[in-house]
Amino acid sequence: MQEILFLGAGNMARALIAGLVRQGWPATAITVCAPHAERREALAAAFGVHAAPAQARVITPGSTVILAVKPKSIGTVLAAWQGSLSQARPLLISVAAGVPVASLQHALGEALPVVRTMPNTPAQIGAGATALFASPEVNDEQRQAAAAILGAVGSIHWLEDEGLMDIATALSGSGPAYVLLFLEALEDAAVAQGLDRPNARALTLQTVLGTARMAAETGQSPTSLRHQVTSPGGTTAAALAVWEEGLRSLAQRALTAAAQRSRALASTSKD
Ligand SMILES: NC(=O)C1=CN([C@@H]2O[C@H](COP(=O)(O)OP(=O)(O)OC[C@H]3O[C@@H](n4cnc5c(N)ncnc54)[C@H](O)[C@@H]3O)[C@@H](O)[C@H]2O)C=CC1
Ligand SMILES: O=C(O)[C@@H]1CCC=N1
Repeated sequence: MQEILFLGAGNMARALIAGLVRQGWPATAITVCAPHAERREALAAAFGVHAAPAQARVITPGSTVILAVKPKSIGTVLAAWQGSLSQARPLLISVAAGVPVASLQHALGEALPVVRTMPNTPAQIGAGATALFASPEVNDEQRQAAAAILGAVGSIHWLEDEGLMDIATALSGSGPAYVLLFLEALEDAAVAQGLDRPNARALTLQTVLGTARMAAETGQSPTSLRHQVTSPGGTTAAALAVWEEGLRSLAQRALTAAAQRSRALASTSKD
């Protein structure tokens, strides 16, 4: 199994490591490097991976480096690792929102092979969704390596146009937060109308889970499945009339705002 070096020990590194180890990736083939001892040691304790202070490790040729720091930290981190990266020429997988391949290669001072990705946090239970874009320097073997790593923690979706990464980020990278906000809003609305919190949470969760599974497993379109729930003049129609007052335009505005922010994050990585 190939060696993976994570630069960064935050939420996304944790989700990917949890997912990889859960899916059987050997923990001893994974190392986490980050300046905050508490965070990297917590990952070592939770998953059995190696932890090391930033730059304490040399990069092994043939390994994969996963860049999992905030866009604004990228310049500093890549500058610090430039020597070892240039020597070992590993496959670099970036999970940073908004940061184009060209900016990463500019910060590296050379065109190393880069796979820019946008995973999401359900990766921690093997249910992630990741959009990927490969720079021209990435060979077939490296493409397969990236697919094996991200594919171990969920579904993978290659994009041929890097410009589409911003909308993929807005959809699936940030998407879990939208679904969670929806869960919160439904649960709170039921509680406000008298249902107890444990039942409200359990009914909400199973409704969203069951519906997503039904859509995935039947292969029927969301529109067709929705019509099956909606009796003319019934309860669903009454609620849908309210949702239709704003949900679709809110979805447009929310994804536009996230994609714009993704584009803007590119400039913070140059600070
Ligand atoms: N949280 C999410 O749902 C997703 C996040 N991402 C991307 O993942 C990246 C990380 O995000 P989060 O994990 O949420 O942030 P976070 O703030 O939880 O983690 C950032 C980590 O970077 C580390 N770090 C800072 N300076 C460093 C250095 N010099 N060397 C090594 N490590 C250093 C810190 O230890 C920290 O643990 C971001 O670029 C974000 O756009 C992508 C997809 C989803
Ligand atoms: O909020 C963010 O910027 C990151 C990228 C996608 C999900 N979280």
